[in-house]
Amino acid sequence: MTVSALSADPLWPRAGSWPEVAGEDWIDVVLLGVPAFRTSLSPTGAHATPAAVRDALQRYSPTLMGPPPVDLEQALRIADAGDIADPDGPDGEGRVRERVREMAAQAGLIVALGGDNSITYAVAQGADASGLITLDAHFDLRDGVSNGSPVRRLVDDGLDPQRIVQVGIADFANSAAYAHRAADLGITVITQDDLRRRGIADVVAEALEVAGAGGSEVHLDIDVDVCDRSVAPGCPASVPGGLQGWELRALVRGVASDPRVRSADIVEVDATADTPDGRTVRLAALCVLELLAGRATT
Ligand SMILES: N=CN[C@@H](CCC(=O)O)C(=O)O
Repeated sequence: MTVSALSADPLWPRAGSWPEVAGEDWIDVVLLGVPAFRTSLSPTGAHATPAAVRDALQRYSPTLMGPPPVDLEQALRIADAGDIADPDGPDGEGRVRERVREMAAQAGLIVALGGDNSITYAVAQGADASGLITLDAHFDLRDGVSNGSPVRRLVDDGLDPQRIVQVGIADFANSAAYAHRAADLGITVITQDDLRRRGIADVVAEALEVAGAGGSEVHLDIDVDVCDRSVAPGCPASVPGGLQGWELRALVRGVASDPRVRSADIVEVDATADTPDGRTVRLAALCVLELLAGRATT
């Protein structure tokens, strides 16, 4: 059955197809496509992903089960700001920063749909974030400009490493050099083993306390490659043994329920390599809905 056939039931509304941003009225959540892909270390078709996620949203309802059930599209004002054209490179990053800055004045939460993980740099800067939480298997502290370096670039530009929390760092997916770099900077690192031992609620509480200290704006970077490769085959760098889909979704909802979280990105999904059944794009779409769910419960 196609998504359009599923949409035929008037008693079963589908998520997505949100109106364009028009005028200057306040918006609770705005979607913004940032299809960067040119500096990815692994070749990727991540520029195809914003459109694919918008399509995949139609598979789901915007409804939390409660009880009572809550239609998030009734509870929140949601808009779609379209895609940033050619967001790679210094000019592209400038456009991302500028658009996110404009949206931050009008929206409670900006959801940037990547694209590869390089977008975290410009989106967090545009949102004027002074705290950062990453849900990611990798440190992203590499030298140079790529999907493996946004956290190092943010720190180089003045983001306080004491306000950075990295959740889901995986064994066999990072080097000792970058683990030492994170430790030397004073970044709070919560590995996948730590997460499993401590539980999601405890980790979310610490992440928000550290990143949100002082009541400042927090950016949430959702790199779907933190998930198990069976869950996220469309992420070039996902690892067998990673998080389950429900774990990522619970982390996203928990973090997004804090009003200090004003921006988020969903990255590293290559919609063109998402075999066998588009499950990574579906998970990314569910992360969008989890961000809405979190926002509705702030
Ligand atoms: N956020 C992802 N970072 C990975 C990217 C690797 C890849 O593209 O294969 C990293 O730095 O290792």
